[in-house]
Amino acid sequence: MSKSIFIEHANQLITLKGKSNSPRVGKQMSDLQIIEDGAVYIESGKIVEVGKTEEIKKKLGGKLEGIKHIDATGKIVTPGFVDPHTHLVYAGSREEEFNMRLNGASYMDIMNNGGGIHATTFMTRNASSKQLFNESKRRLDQFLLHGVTTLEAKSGYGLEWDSEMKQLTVAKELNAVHPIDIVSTFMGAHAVPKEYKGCPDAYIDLIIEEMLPHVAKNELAEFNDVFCERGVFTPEQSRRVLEAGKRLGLTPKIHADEIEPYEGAELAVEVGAISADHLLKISQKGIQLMADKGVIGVLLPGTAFFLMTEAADGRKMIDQGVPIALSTDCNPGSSPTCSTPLIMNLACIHMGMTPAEVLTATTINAAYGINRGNEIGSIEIGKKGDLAILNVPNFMQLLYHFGMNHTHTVIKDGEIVVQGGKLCYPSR
Ligand SMILES: N=CN[C@@H](CCC(=O)O)C(=O)O
Ligand SMILES: [Zn+2]
Repeated sequence: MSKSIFIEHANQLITLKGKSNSPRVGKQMSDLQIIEDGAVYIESGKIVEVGKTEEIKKKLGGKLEGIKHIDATGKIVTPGFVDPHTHLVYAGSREEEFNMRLNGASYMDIMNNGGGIHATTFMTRNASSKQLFNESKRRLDQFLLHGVTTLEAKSGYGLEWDSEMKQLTVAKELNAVHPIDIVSTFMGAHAVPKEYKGCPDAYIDLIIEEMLPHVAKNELAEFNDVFCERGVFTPEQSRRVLEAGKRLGLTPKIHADEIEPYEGAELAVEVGAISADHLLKISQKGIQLMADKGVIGVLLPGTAFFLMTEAADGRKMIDQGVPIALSTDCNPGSSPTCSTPLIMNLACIHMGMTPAEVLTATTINAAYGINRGNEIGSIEIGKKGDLAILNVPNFMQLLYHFGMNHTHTVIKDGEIVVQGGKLCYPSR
């Protein structure tokens, strides 16, 4: 078990301490609960004390002798970042498609001509588990270097029994050896595989009758996601998949209203999804329903940026009471990045979110987006010792100096895993 750590003299300790056990909405998203000259004491992987440095030192006295001290003078300390929407486990890359899009091709045209998700499916099906593990581990290391300590990872590049299970098994293996905690989502309904072209309902039957029961029985995932989009899966087909998963104990998530308005947000509310993600084309009714039911909107500004489309209206959704989280959407087609700080910056510039809202959306609200709001996402007594120490004197500078990685130290479960901007976790 990890030893004790005392972090002291943080210029700003961004605690995000909450007043309730629910995601932050509206003005609550701007309340970071900052402690100046802050300190955190971690023991056995958990946060034990949080407060002003002198007060904590006085309280703990001799207990602090001989333990690891980290001087955070001139830096800020935040909860480890949480990414609630990634397609972490895949093989290969799609830089030629980027070039095609720069020359005018659309994302959906490329997909309908056998590229896009189908191209990655081809490469993922043909990759060995070892190759998938190694390629995905490199991305996980990048996430860790950018301050991420927990992320969600979806399947959805197998689109057949063996390859979907291969992706989920690799995610499980990575979770066992890598410092980042991985929370798995089954997304067999990411695209209609080419073998089922023209008969998507037969593929939905396969998902419902064979894949979902196996995933649930073997505890390979806790969430179930679907790409509800015109030309992919209809709201009716999406509903069938999400309801079937629910009966087996898998919590619904949904890729909703990304390219066209398609009543995805409305479906998310109807099936009781924990989140609806993308939402570039959400309807006013969808916003209202999500706000009323507290369904988390996971917004992905890197995807809009990379696809060169207008980003989701985060400002409007926050103002109307939707709890908002942010994510990289890390995937090889529409957002090939592991940089949470870049996503934060894009959310300010393209979604009208403030730096404080962005911090809430990448920590506590992101944690609620994967049902971990009681364990991570804020610096509070009893939560996991997951922290990022960033080399900026105040949180505004984190967003102001854009395109840079300010992550200096990362602490996961009370252990230092990144130091001086370099990985230092022991290999398991
Ligand atoms: N929109 C659907 N799925 C992914 C993209 C997958 C891909 O292009 O490979 C997303 O969330 O952006
Ligand atoms: Zn996605």
